[in-house]
Amino acid sequence: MPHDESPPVLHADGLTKRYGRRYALSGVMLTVPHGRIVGLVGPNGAGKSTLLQVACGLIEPTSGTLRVLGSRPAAKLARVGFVAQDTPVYAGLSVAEHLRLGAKLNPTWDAALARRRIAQVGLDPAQKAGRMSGGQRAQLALTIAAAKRPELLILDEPAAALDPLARQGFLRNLMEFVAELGASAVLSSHLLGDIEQVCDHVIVLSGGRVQVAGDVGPLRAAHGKNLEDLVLDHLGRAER
Ligand SMILES: Nc1ncnc2c1ncn2[C@@H]1O[C@H](COP(=O)(O)OP(=O)(O)OP(=O)(O)O)[C@@H](O)[C@H]1O
Repeated sequence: MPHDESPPVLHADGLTKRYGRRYALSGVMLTVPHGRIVGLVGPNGAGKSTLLQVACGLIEPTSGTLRVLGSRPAAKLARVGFVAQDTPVYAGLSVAEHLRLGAKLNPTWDAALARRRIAQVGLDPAQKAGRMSGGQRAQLALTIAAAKRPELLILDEPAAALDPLARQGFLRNLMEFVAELGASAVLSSHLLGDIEQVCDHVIVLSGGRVQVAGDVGPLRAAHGKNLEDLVLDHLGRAER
């Protein structure tokens, strides 16, 4: 369980990622305290997926550093659960087979948590992932990531494929889950309403740079605006 002396969940110092001449991230400075549900927002191409992929150790920065739970990302993979943008699951495997595979691959696997959650969200253990809806696949991917009992859950547009009702359920579930795990979570989304509903910390990225970042309560109080107006304001400013 994290305590007050825990290192920041994410700490970026001059984090830069360049593809050819294009900067996906440019000198990002960032500190995210533990225990937060963090919303990462910004327009298409802002660098959100790139930041999350660096955090998961999938890609290396061009320069600068990103510390995850106080260490280099690759050192903390067992303590980080990642759900990539397309909620990757194996089409030919059933729900139960996914859980068996997860148990084999992850030393910290919590089989009881996985089974309970599968029942809670109404997934049939015998059903193959290839025959499930986008929303059901998202729920399965989240369950697999969470059953590792990670300290940090990273989700790249986790609810994008879901209809509004399914999204509500998914986000409510995510909040309960993060609380139960005593974890932190970072999720990217284009849906500011979703971010407002579940996140207590926000990072606004645009053009590979952080436009504004911080706990939602103090940001709202300082700007006298709701989160949506605040984000749109900063994005508008970044474009000018
Ligand atoms: N593998 C790659 N090769 C070349 N350029 C890339 C690569 N990945 C990302 N980029 C570029 O880096 C920039 C940031 O992309 P990224 O996917 O991080 O944005 P994003 O904020 O996640 O966008 P979206 O909301 O559309 O998913 C974009 O200009 C993109 O074209």
